[in-house]
Amino acid sequence: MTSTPELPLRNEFFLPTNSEVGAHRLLNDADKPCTYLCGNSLGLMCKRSRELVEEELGVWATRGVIGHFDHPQKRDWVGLADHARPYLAEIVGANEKEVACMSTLTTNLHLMMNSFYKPTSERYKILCEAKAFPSDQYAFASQAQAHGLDPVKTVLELSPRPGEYCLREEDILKVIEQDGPSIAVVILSGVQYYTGQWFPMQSITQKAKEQGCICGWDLAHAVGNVPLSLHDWDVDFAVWCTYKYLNSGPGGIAGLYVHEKWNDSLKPKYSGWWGHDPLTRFAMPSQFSPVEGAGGFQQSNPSILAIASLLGSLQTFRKAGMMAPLRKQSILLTSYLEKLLFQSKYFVPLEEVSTKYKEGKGPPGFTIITPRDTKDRGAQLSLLFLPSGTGVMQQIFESLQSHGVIGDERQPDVIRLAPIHLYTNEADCEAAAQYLNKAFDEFEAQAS
Ligand SMILES: Cc1ncc(COP(=O)(O)O)c(C=O)c1O
Ligand SMILES: Nc1ccccc1C(=O)C[C@H](N)C(=O)O
Repeated sequence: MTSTPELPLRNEFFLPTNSEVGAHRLLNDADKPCTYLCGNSLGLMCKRSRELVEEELGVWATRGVIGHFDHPQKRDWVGLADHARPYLAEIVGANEKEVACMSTLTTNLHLMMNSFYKPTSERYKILCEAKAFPSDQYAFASQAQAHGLDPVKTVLELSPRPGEYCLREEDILKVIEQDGPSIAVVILSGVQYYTGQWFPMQSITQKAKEQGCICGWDLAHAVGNVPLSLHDWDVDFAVWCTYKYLNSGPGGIAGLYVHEKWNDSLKPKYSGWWGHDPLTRFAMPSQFSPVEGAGGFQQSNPSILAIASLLGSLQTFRKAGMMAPLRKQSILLTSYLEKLLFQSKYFVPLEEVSTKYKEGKGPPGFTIITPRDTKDRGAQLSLLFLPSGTGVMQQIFESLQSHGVIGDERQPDVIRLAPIHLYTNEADCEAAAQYLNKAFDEFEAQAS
């Protein structure tokens, strides 16, 4: 990957060391950074985030309630969420008024569904991908139930073809076309958490609109990972968390987007004082008068520490030039890791899996279920371990961890590895491939 200069931004992050993550087989390199490939689950902390959180703690310690309105760094807490909006708008491809920085992902998903999902006897289905992240599945089922509908008949799930792992664009579009008149909301994840597939968001949105459906997106794994143009694609609503690619810290504050075309006709259904016009908010009027756009959906005063942490990361994104250069770096890094994995003697091309592993038997190995085409994926590669259900994945996962390679396991058979454009380097990719091979060598030696 010699053509890619390492982004200097790695130094802007705290990289846990091998000893800190419990890499007990790397005692000689205990104080070196571990191989962190899990920013798709929890992004690392950037130095600016710690600085800003410490500043806010300082203001709280020295000013107490005064910090809401008179802040030494001009970040009055009453308006702090608005500081994040320009960055978020740019990252998701929207106008500032179309985004809000608030609450948490699943809560925002429910809020948006409450506003946009209005089932009728003809048009009532929720179209999503099969095996969506469980929180989304629970949300969709409970939304159906809240309207007195049977989730089994209401939630329509798109499954890959037999023997395949990812959805084909043509198949998704065909279902929307065929079932369009009965679909109320099309809501998929931008990037699928298990497979790492980046769905063709623009064409799905367009097809949904042609069919008169509402189109929303869960961008948990897409925001800060891949470039987005929600406004231009005519997406109705979107929700996301910020603790993955946006590095806001565990349980960080989330976001939502509502297309401005809804400003006149769609008013927040479950109002709270933070959605009220800030000019009169503290006059304590009894009548709710919402901020125009996504901001009107805010309910509570937000966590200042969570926003400060997010702002630190967003400022680091700005330093990197935002999504265009980061996406270039991401493509190079992920392709480099993929190339190294292809070179492994344990790698099995996806098309050979069904013949090589008949009836669940075959030599220990792995394949990659994430799409090969860079336009269909972000930073994540999902490695499927074979033969499935034999415990290979678990053993390899533990071995990787003992060598400081931090990915994550997703049952039943997947380990996800995500080189992150802001802080992963080539050496990380090389370490991951090297220790994966070593883990397999040891697994084989043990078995024989
Ligand atoms: C696609 C998706 N939806 C929902 C969630 C749940 O988010 P939260 O716990 O922040 O509500 C996650 C991650 O945890 C996710 O990846
Ligand atoms: N917030 C978490 C807290 C604990 C453990 C995992 C998470 C995740 O975010 C999981 C992630 N959504 C995933 O794609 O699997």
